[in-house]
Amino acid sequence: MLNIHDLHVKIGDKEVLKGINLNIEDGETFILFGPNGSGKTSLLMTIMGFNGYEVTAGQIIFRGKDITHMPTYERARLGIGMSFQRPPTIHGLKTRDLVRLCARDKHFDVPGMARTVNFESFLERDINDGFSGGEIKRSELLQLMAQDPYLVLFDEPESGVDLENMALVGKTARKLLDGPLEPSPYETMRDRRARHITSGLIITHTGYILDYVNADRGQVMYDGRLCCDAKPNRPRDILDHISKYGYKECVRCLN
Ligand SMILES: Nc1ncnc2c1ncn2[C@@H]1O[C@H](COP(=O)(O)OP(=O)(O)OP(=O)(O)O)[C@@H](O)[C@H]1O
Repeated sequence: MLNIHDLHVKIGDKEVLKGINLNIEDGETFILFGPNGSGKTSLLMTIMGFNGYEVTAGQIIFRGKDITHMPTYERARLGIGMSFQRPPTIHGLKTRDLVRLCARDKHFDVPGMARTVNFESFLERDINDGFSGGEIKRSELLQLMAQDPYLVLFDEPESGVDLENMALVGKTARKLLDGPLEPSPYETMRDRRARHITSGLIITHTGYILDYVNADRGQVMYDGRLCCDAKPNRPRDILDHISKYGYKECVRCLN
């Protein structure tokens, strides 16, 4: 799904990513940990192709296509979607209209899907205008459901979300990644995931999202580099390790 080779990125004069190598397989959910300012958001913003993130070396391949220098709208069209940590307010653009834009020419039952994330009463409001932390996340999830991307980038899905909303955010994220959850006597979890090839790249500090999604692998970003590639690199184990020993311990793997 996603192959990143030796990616170096600058913001202005500052090198924020210093040789990232990362492969995410079809249907795989990858978790990114790391201290504040280590470059996690920069990686997601670079994959999405936002201005200000200058790729000075390396390559990003998505579903076999080199997207390293492709504009953001083309990446979205190819099937990359992102939920932001702090998305901007857009005055003059109603939530309903943005959700329709995300769905492009597909039929998408906007009110019906909004109901699944308790968001029907927000559809006529301008995007993120006065939304609370939890409302922003639900709005982002609704846009992602409409887009239905192959690769979903989640930047701290827990941020600003209370525990009740966390369950809703977590279950919806899982549905986006694994497909509808209706149990079927004919299909195992493994079969369903093989059929539903959506992949995820999720940044988390707290790890709450791990209670909901099926996280396959993880790594730690430290000072613009990926490290702590211990095997097996199970996200839960990495989180426990960070809680016990701190991020600095991860740097040992770089030496
Ligand atoms: N627009 C910008 N101008 C200058 N420096 C920037 C800009 N955006 C990010 N940076 C710097 O890039 C580095 C990486 O930031 P980034 O947001 O990617 O970190 P992060 O790991 O996502 O942090 P956090 O966990 O706090 O969200 C930081 O030192 C940050 O100050």
